[in-house]
Amino acid sequence: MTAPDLREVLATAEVIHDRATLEAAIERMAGEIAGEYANDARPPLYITVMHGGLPFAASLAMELGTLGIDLEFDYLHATRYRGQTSGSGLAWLHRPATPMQGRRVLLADDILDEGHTLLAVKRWCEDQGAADVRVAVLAVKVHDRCIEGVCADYVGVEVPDRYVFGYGMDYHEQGRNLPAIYALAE
Ligand SMILES: O=P(O)(O)OC[C@H]1O[C@H](OP(=O)(O)OP(=O)(O)O)[C@H](O)[C@@H]1O
Ligand SMILES: Nc1nc2[nH]cnc2c(=O)[nH]1
Repeated sequence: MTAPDLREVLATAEVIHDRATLEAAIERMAGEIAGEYANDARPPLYITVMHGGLPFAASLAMELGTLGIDLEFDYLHATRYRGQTSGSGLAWLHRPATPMQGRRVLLADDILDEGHTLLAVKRWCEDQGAADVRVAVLAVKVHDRCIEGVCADYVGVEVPDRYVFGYGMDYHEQGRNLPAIYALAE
């Protein structure tokens, strides 16, 4: 299937959060997170959830670095949308290689929507023996379909119950490097 033309989609899409708002939210999150890890003897294992988490994780990492918090990087790729606008079964494309036994893990992802991805990823980290697993997400989608017991420890912004893209999030694998969050026209 040919992907819809991103320029045409953008012409009718709505900006939900602009770049300045997102950067301010990430700076605020870094302040919250820094307090949690400031006295640890070892840096947290900082896991980017690819692909969508990449821009957010990079920005947040730089803000944490500015506050003097060191991070050990790794990444994972688990996807359940696969370029579509509704989710299905979770597919693991890459698991982190760094041993987690006894480590504090901080997961960075772009969006918490129905929660299936973060639940599975968090459980997997716990099964690997992580001492503590925390979750930072740039955006939380506001609706009542999130599975019970899943929540993020650190949240940047809320987004409405619409398909959103930009700042890491794709629309048919396009638009991930847009510096704002957009929602498809209703
Ligand atoms: O809360 P959920 O309903 O599970 O959705 C959230 C997940 O969906 C997106 O990933 P996606 O499957 O699109 O993979 P991608 O990051 O590679 O685009 C996003 O990056 C989250 O990881
Ligand atoms: N791009 C994108 N990915 C998602 N994954 C879960 N919800 C969303 C969404 O609204 N947009």
